[in-house]
Amino acid sequence: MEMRKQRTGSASHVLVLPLPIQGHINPMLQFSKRLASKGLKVTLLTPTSTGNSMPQGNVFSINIEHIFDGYKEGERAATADEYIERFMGAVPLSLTELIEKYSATQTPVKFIIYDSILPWVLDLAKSLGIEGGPFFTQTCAVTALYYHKLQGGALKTAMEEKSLVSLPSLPQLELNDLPSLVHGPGSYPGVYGLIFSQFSNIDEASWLLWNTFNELEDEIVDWMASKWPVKPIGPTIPSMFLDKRLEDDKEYGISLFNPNSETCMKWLDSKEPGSVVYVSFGSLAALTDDQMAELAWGLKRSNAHFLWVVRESEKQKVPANFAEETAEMGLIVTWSPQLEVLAHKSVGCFMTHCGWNSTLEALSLGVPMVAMPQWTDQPTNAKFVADVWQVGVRIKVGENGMVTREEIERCITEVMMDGERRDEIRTNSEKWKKLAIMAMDEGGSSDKNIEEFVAKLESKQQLQ
Ligand SMILES: O=c1ccn([C@@H]2O[C@H](COP(=O)(O)OP(=O)(O)O[C@H]3O[C@H](CO)[C@@H](O)[C@H](O)[C@H]3O)[C@@H](O)[C@H]2O)c(=O)[nH]1
Repeated sequence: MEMRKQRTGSASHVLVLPLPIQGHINPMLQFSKRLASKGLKVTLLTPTSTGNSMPQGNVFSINIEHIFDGYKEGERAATADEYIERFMGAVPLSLTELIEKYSATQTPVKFIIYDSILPWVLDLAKSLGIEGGPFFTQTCAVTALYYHKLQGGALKTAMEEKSLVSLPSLPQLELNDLPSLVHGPGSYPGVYGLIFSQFSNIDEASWLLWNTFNELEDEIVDWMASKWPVKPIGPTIPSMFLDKRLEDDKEYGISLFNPNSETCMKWLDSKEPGSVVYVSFGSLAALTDDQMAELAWGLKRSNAHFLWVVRESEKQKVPANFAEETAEMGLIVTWSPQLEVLAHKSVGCFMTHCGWNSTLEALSLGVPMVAMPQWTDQPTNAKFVADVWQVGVRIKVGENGMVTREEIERCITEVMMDGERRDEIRTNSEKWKKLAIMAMDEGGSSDKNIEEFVAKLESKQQLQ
């Protein structure tokens, strides 16, 4: 067990600013805890709109502080685009005030780690004499594809010709393996703008921190590192699920949703090992009514036990009689303690939208996947799950954009039922689990990068 390093009064102070969505808060919070365990003072900024769902003050060895994002405590935006607009209007000023407040203390801010889709933070930091670096919550491969999209070239040609995509250090890709926003903004112009802004000042950043690990994406990490100071520091999963060096790091600890923990765990305890399909589409995805119905009946057809997360906002899409008809087989909850669920011996398979956190969590805990991607980076993650890491199967989408109940049944059966394919997937899952733990353990590739980052910050402090 690693001892937490003693923090002195003069420890370098790092600010961390994620976008307030669960899939961005979790990895940046976890990275903050790691930095604190290595002796840095870390302040994680959480927007006022998240209200009481975020703890404040000194928690998990870091400091958590509200920052005004244009919304009163607990006030919610109507749409993502509206939120982005108001956030952009308010946060630059709130952040400047916060940095100035700290500059008059014993622990002025030395470095700002910002969500990679908020690159303007770097310009602001530099104008105040502070260095900074983006934190990427998506894979290196996905970021490389966004980069190629901006460059035009081979990706543009392949998209025009509707041919296979061949790019340096990436596997050959079909058009439906690309991140959805590469095809255009669709009805998300705000999100599209944020995604492609990631490169606006990337050459100015002194560190590019990444929630991935070298072994997982070695070729593309090397290719990206030939252009920028890329540092994989993941998987950013609570230590007790990985290297177990930080005894009190057992859960993320901040949730915008209320998990039905006891219900989930009791129900899982009552099931046979490896018999349950855990189904979750993360914090944002919204399936159509028809797709939800197909998913529901597909789960029933699979004959496996299922634990299905259907967020409150999606509940009305579940067919009316479904819960009663399947009461013997399944449990539907509005949010789960996902890591605990994935670590439970009864879970044999994770049916996922392939959000990057969910994918990395399953990979790190050795849980085989059925990949049913929806948008943004998820199709590319699904491609890697099925064909590169080979830790699951990817669902085939029909001509009309729908996934049928038969296809859902087929994929679950392939991953869960006895057979060669299941055994291959299980063996690969075990392999990646070991590699993920090694990357974060003492001397592992990500651990070394974190140590190097901390040493750089501390040495700068001494030089002054
Ligand atoms: O019942 C649940 C469901 C999810 N989670 C957690 O919530 C997070 C969800 O993150 P993720 O799997 O990445 O999905 P999204 O919430 O959809 O994340 C957004 O952000 C990710 C990181 O950029 C992207 O990869 C996704 O495509 C994007 O939708 C994970 O840590 C899960 O463990 C729970 O704790 N309980």
